[in-house]
Amino acid sequence: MATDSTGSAATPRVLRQDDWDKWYDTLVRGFGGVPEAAEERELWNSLTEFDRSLGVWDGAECVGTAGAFGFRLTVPGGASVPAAGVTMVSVAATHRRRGVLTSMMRRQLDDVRAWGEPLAVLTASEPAIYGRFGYGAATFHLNAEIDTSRVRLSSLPAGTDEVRVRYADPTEVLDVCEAVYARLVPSRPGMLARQPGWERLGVLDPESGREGASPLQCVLAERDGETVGYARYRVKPGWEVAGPEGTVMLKDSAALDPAADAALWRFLFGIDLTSKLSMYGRPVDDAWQYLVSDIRRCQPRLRDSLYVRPVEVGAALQARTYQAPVDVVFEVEDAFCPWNAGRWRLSGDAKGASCERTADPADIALSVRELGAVYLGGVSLSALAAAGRVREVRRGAVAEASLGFGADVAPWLPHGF
Ligand SMILES: CC(=O)SCCNC(=O)CCNC(=O)[C@H](O)C(C)(C)COP(=O)(O)OP(=O)(O)OC[C@H]1O[C@@H](n2cnc3c(N)ncnc32)[C@H](O)[C@@H]1OP(=O)(O)O
Repeated sequence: MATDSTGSAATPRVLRQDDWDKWYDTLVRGFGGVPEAAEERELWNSLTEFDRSLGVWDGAECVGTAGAFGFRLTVPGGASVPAAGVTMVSVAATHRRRGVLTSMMRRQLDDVRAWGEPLAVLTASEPAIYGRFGYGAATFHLNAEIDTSRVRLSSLPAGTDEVRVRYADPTEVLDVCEAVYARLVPSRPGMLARQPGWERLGVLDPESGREGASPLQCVLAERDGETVGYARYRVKPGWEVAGPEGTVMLKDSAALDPAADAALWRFLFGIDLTSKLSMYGRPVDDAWQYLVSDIRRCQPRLRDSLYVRPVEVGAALQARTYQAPVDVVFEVEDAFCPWNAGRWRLSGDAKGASCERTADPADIALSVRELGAVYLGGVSLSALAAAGRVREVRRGAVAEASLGFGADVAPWLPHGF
């Protein structure tokens, strides 16, 4: 139970406009206390959804913060599903481990349910925090540091030479880049339909965030005058005894087809005076991996990215489709949101699904956290069963369901929040 300094219960309450500065200062201090640049702070202020944000107060002092953006998330099959994007979570170090986070998670998940949103999602500062609240790691992303002095791109797709790459001012071409991004959103589970204002995150470029590199640069990929891709990056020059060793630091890129994508990679691999291309937060099936001469010298590394929490199990499971027919009864354990606990029959295929309560015997037993982990198709039910985290009750049920839950495109969260 959260308590204030007098020992009485401290209840999360909805954020008011004039709370924001104190509330946000608590959050910044919770993350170490390094002040953000004015433009960054201003952006997060403008994106804060006040009536979906919570604070815990000890007298006049803010000791707990949590928000929940109103996102729409692409799920397997392409539907855009309401999802609460849990964010800005912190508890003052003076009040830690007294249940303040737990009280905020309690209130927040009750609210999300009342708002009718079947999913809650987040990225975690530490993976150990959110499992107890029913969040499972559902997507992973790829980081890499490519030695572009040694690694070559080969077998580029037909049409790569027809794509023109040209410099553009990142802010001036923001709308064109957003249009490319928006066309990609339905095609990959985990992507977020960017609401107005969120496009500014892509060009946020405070000097404090550059780590000695250049301001943000942007190139557009064009074919027949149409924009078919973009890349935004910085260059960090490096001058070593043996010669120039600059680094291209990719922020993001997107392309509508393989040739446009390859043209952008060829550009990024070939910038003069650089010998390294570093990238963070790419899809695990990013195409460049299949074009390089030496994947080992690219140093690919995986990291957990989006955590998914089914808030309404039935609504969540029937919002997506299944790439192979599935007809299984899940016995779901959910101590934190008991309205989900019990047996659910999921019947679905590539066209649609239904998920209803049932009294039929269970085929598969698992907790809501595992259901969240497999929800976007990036983690397999079979793998969790092999780890002992999913229990097969009816022989063959895990293999059948695992196939159906899979996705032919790796799910991916395009940016943090
Ligand atoms: C979506 C996001 O915004 S992610 C950002 C999360 N915020 C941060 O990392 C900022 C720095 N950390 C903090 O502000 C706090 O330590 C928080 C928010 C992580 C935890 O807040 P607290 O109020 O201390 O958590 P609370 O007391 O409710 O703990 C609940 C349980 O989680 C456990 N727990 C809390 N934090 C952690 C952690 N970092 N690692 C592992 N376990 C944790 C507690 O031990 C407790 O376990 P128990 O029920 O078995 O006793």
